[in-house]
This record gives sequence, structure tokens and C-alpha cells, in this order.
Amino acid sequence: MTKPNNYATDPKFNRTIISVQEAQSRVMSRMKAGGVEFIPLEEAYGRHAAATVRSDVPVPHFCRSMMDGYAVRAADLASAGLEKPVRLRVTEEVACGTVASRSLRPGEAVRIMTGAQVPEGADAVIKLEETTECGSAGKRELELRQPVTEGDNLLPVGVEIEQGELMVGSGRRIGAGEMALLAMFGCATVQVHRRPRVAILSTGHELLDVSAPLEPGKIRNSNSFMLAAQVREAGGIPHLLPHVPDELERAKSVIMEAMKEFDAVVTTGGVSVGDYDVMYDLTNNWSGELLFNKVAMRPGSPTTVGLLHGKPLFALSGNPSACYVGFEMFVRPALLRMQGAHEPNPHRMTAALMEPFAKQDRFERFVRGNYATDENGNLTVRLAGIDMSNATITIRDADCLICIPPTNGVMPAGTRVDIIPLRLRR
Ligand SMILES: Nc1nc2c(c(=O)[nH]1)N[C@H]1C(S)=C(S)[C@@H](COP(=O)(O)OP(=O)(O)OC[C@H]3O[C@@H](n4cnc5c(N)ncnc54)[C@H](O)[C@@H]3O)O[C@H]1N2
Ligand code: MOO
Ligand SMILES: [Mg+2]
Repeated sequence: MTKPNNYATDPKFNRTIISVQEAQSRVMSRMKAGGVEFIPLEEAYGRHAAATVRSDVPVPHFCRSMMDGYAVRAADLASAGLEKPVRLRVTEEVACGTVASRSLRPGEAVRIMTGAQVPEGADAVIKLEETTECGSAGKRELELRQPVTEGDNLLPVGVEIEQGELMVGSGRRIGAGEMALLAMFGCATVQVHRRPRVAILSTGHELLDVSAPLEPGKIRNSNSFMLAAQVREAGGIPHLLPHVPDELERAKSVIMEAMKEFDAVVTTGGVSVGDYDVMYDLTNNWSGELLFNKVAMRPGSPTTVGLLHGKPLFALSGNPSACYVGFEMFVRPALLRMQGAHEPNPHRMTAALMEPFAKQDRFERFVRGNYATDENGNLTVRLAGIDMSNATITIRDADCLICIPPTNGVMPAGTRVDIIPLRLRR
């Protein structure tokens, strides 16, 4: 079945290599935020805001007590001392959610609870445990033996948030804090960007369904499920298509259908130079554009990205780790941009390598690693384990990608390198 190849002239072997940065910018320059929808606040967690929300009232919008105690007028207590107690008349109680019946007059105090509205006329709150209430039935009195400072234990109007301040910027991912703010300002419905619907297709004669028994020469399709998880992590809605064998026409018809129906298509397998690697032919001779088909990175050097009617086709490598890394570098930022995210590109930090890195490469490497802090509080990083593009186990174990620049020597331990954190740590 195998046919002779002319490596010197066959374009399949002579692809134009571009840097990771160039490849990322070719993709990102073509991605734009998708449609907008209105959803109930309770469903907004993890979504990206499509409109800016500002405070329409100050917070707090009424002067609130920070303590359980008594609201007083500081001037009344100016002369109070250990030997010179001042007596105030307790006129009423203000629980949370209620308001005093009238403003506080000289010589008066009001029993107040944490969070309740401080009555007009009061300018300080004294903690319950710093007071003694005395007086007889029907005449409650408070004896105080020290002065208070005006403003003690109360939250003036607008002290936390002024009216008109930015609460949630357009493009911001809605997390716990954003949820609370949206609720505070009465946003029962939230305007967000649509989640991109992403079709996932694995190609390969060797692939078996997850439920199928193993056979010699065959493996179960694991990449589709890994990619579905990555799509979810990036805010998209994954749709798993049944895997197809390495047949150009079969793959092409499934992909062309999926390109019509979904916002993006991610394939895995068949991007290299093997006889049955159909994605090269497919993306070279299709009605869409080819953005690139070779990136100076490892794993994932044959990663290919095309564009059809503005929609991306990400043809990732079949090797599990190359597939994983290809997704992180290109698909995740693209899906985030489609959701209007402001900073979709992978976030980098620097850490010191804990062990030497000896593999030499003319390509930038993204090695699966684990980061930690040393006794001085500095970030350190070490390899997660097997660093091969066909390995899957280290995808489970890694919490970052270590970015190793092209090297022609050993990188000694202690070298500072960039790392890309992958997810919340376990
Ligand atoms: N002569 C050369 N061979 C290879 C080169 C090269 O430059 N010259 N590049 C290597 C590199 S780098 C990579 S990466 C791989 C890319 O492979 P493909 O994208 O063409 O993927 P396949 O050939 O279809 O499969 C590779 C590997 O991955 C397994 N696989 C595929 N799909 C799945 C799946 N859905 N779930 C789990 N595992 C999957 C497949 O069985 C193979 O083992 O090419 C190198 N070769
Ligand atoms: O570039 Mo391949 O992706 O080594 O694994
Ligand atoms: Mg191949």
C-alpha cells in the first residue's frame, strides 16, 4: 500500500514553519466575539459579560452600623470619663431591615444591630460589650464612661462603592465576586456572549469506541473526551462526532457538514506526513483558507489551522499530549475571544527549573510540569513525568506547561523559565 515519496519536492514534507507567536496571532487576528444572549443571573457563572455594568447607587446606599450596639451622638459623650459617666436615654430599637421612627436628639441613644440603618442625628455606634444598660421599667438608660469618635463603627453612604463605578467590564469572566456585584445591582438578567459550539472529530483507522474491547493494533479514542473537557474549561459547548477512519472523502464530508453547523471544528489525528494523514490534503485543497500547517513548537509541530467563512478548523495532532498542547495554545484563546474575553492568551509566570533540562531542540517546547513555592516563597517548577508527545498520563499530572525556548545545550537547574498554569490546582 505504501507509495514512494519525493521528500525533496513533496509540499507535505516542506511546509512553512512559523513561530508559536506568529501562529497565535494569525489565529487571533481572525477571531471575533460571537453573538450575545440574555440569561438569568443564576446561570451566569463562568460566562463572559457582553455589556458593562456600573453601580447605579452607592454602596452602602444608607449609613449602616458595623456592630451590634447603640447608635449615639459623639458630642453627647465628649465629657464622659471613668469617674464622670454620661447617661443617655434609649429611645427605640433598630433591627436589620427596619428604620428608626425619628432622628436622634441630644441625650438619646438607639439600640441597633449590625447592618441596620443608623438613624439621622447619630454619628457613631458603640459596641454592646462596651456598654451597660441601666434604668428602670419603661425607662431604658445607657451609662457610658468614655467618649467615642465620630464615625466609629459605621459605614457611611458610598464608602465601598460610589455611584457610577465600573462593576463588571464587558468581556470579564463572571466569577463569584462578579455574581455578587451583579446581584447587588439588581441584574436578574445578564447580557453575555454566546458559548461557542464546538464539534470534535477524531480520525484514525485504529480508533475504537470507549465501550469496545481492545483489539491488537487498536486503541480507544481518548482524545475526543480530553478535548471535550478542554472545550468546557474554555467556556465552549463540546459536541462529540463519531470518529472516522483515515479516509479523505469521509473525513471531508463530516468536517464540511460540521463547519456549517458549529462555531468551530476541532479534529485530532492525521496532520503529519503519514500515508493516511488526511488532514494535510484536506486543508490544502479546500474552499477555505489555510492559516498554517507547521509551528516551531513541540509537541504539536504539525498543528494545522484553517478558516472557512470566518469559522476556524483546528486540526490538532493525534498524539495525545501534542493534541492537548495544541488546544491550549490555539483553540482555548480562540474560544475565549469568541466569548469576548479581554485577555484570551495563555497567562505566563516565571519559575526556576528544579532539574536540568537536557533535550535539545530548535523548536520551543511546552513540557508538562508541576510548580510549587520554595522555602523563600519563590516559584519553582519540575517535569511532571514522561515528556513524550504520545503520553497521556502526564496530562493528568501536570498543572502547568514549562516553556523551554529553543536550545542547543543543557539548561541547568535554577534557570528561570516561563510557565503557563493550566488550571486550578488540586
Ligand atoms: N516521518 C515523520 N513522522 C512523524 C512526524 C514527522 O515529522 N515525520 N511528526 C511526528 C509528530 S511531531 C507528530 S505530533 C505526529 C502527528 O501525528 P498525526 O497528527 O498525524 O496523528 P496520527 O498519525 O493520526 O496519530 C498519531 C498518534 O496518536 C494516536 N491517536 C490518534 N488519534 C487518537 C485519539 N483520538 N485518541 C488517542 N490517540 C490517538 C495514534 O494512534 C498515533 O499513535 O506524527 C509524528 N510522525
Ligand atoms: O511535534 Mo510532535 O507534536 O512531537 O509531538
Ligand atoms: Mg500521522
